[in-house]
Amino acid sequence: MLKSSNMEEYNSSDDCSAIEDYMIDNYHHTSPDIFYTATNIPGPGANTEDFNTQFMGGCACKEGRCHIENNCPCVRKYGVNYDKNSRLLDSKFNGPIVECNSMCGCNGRGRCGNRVVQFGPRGGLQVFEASHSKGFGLKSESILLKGDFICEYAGEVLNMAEARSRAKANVGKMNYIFVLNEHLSQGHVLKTYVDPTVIGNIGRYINHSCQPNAVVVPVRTDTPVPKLCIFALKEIHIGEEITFDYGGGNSNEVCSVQGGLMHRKSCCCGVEVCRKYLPYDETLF
Ligand SMILES: C[S@@+](CC[C@H](N)C(=O)[O-])C[C@H]1O[C@@H](n2cnc3c(N)ncnc32)[C@H](O)[C@@H]1O
Repeated sequence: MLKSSNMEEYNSSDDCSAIEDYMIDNYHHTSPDIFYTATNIPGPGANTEDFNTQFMGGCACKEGRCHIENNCPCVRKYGVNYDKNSRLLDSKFNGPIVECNSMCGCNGRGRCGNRVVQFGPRGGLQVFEASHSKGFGLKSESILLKGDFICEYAGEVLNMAEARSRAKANVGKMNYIFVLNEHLSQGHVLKTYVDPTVIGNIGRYINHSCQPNAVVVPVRTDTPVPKLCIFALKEIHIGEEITFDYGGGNSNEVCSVQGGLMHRKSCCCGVEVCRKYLPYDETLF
């Protein structure tokens, strides 16, 4: 249903940082009403400065894997994120993660152990018609192992007012808006609203399950704007539907906007421990 490349479509935003220059994303939408973006772009109300600000300086590592044993300053500051096969470490499933960036000396695929999500989604992802009236879903034509990066959940970044207005206007329809809640010190919560309803990437097709096989982890590369990155929580077989918990599961860091309390949507994930309703973020209603 998806495939083939059309890079012009993806590089349409001048606001995306230099790091996306070598991101490869060969997917596109079949519906002419939906526009593809490989990564988050500023939407109404977003702080555009955040998209043009460098999150941190770079390391001077010229080669090697930017691992702790190589004394990479990025890794020293934010910890080791991935194993030697670029799989997310168990200790990092709750995030947040910071990868090396375009200011670092270790530029380039395969030369740095601290870069994964910035190279784009995994190949072989397929949109298909999911069961139980869930609409479309996403599956993979190759086996995925625990910690494998699947894709970003990318779209327009909104402020709260715009997210709220869109969520309210959308009650009763499929909802794509996600709220990332990052818990900072002193009880502060940093909220990021991502809406791939009209401008989004391949991640927008992933359905919810109360017993998911994938999880969303916030990752920063060049800018302070977090990417909602989806990683395999366990082995995912060929053709098995990829799902994550819209309520964030254990980490409780993401939540989708599903209809508000009065219009809660029934969950059709079909697992024994199903919570019967899709999770939702009450702050938007
Ligand atoms: C982010 S979209 C997922 C992709 C969507 N299925 C599509 O066809 O484009 C979220 C919407 O999918 C549907 N959905 C996702 N998971 C579901 C589930 N477990 N049970 C019922 N509907 C689900 C709901 O309508 C929800 O608002």
